[in-house]
Amino acid sequence: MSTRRIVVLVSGSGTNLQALIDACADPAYGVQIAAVGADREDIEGLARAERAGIPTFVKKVGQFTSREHWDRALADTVGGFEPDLVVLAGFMKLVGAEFLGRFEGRVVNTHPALSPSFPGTRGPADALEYGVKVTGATLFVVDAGVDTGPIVAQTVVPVEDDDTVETLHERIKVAERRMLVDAVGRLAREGYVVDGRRVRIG
Ligand SMILES: Nc1nc2c(c(=O)[nH]1)N[C@@H](CN(C=O)c1ccc(C(=O)N[C@@H](CCC(=O)O)C(=O)O)cc1)CN2
Ligand SMILES: NCC(=O)N[C@@H]1O[C@H](COP(=O)([O-])[O-])[C@@H](O)[C@H]1O
Repeated sequence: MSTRRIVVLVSGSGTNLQALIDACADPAYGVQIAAVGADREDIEGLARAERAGIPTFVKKVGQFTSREHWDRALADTVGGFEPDLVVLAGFMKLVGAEFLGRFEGRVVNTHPALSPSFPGTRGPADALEYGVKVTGATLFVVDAGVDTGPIVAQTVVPVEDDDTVETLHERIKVAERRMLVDAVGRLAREGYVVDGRRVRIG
């Protein structure tokens, strides 16, 4: 089977990206990271890609005259790497109609909460403030909503009484990285179909 190409988009430390970089070192994983993109400069996620010899690019919203122009430029740059799958791994920008039109059904995002709970940018904090006893991470196929796309995989972790946002998020990320590596590998190797709110792999 041919190696599937992915583009990974990040906005921060890139530990999920690093897990994918490490997994891709095994040819049996069947995935190649064609490029890593970001919405901001000088982040560890880009440094991780550079250390691994992976092409990188940055598209900052403020560089463009409108959000739509940014979205189109991002889609054009990502498309130039001819990905089979686009993985948003801590990418903190909502992609728009142009991007989704170009890659709809082929964009997945990992979120540090159990969807549909706690969408947005504060998943671990919202879970802690709500007082849930379990939380986790969700990998979903990205749609035009905010964290509303059909779910590919989820993983559950306990919330401890003495948790801070940081300790909880770190616990989530340990499980999240395993979920992401497993699910992205299966999506890439086995293929998948999105049928309404169901994602069927293989
Ligand atoms: N069309 C979509 N794009 C993205 C989604 C999605 O569900 N649909 N998920 C995000 C990742 N994410 C949560 O998992 C998320 C990231 C960022 C935001 C957000 O409100 N971003 C603001 C700016 C925030 C900032 O720059 O700090 C924005 O884009 O204007 C919500 C959810 C990835 N893309
Ligand atoms: N709503 C988007 C969001 O909160 N994404 C989260 O950002 C973290 C990035 O960590 P990383 O940069 O170490 O991979 C991850 O936990 C990811 O789920």
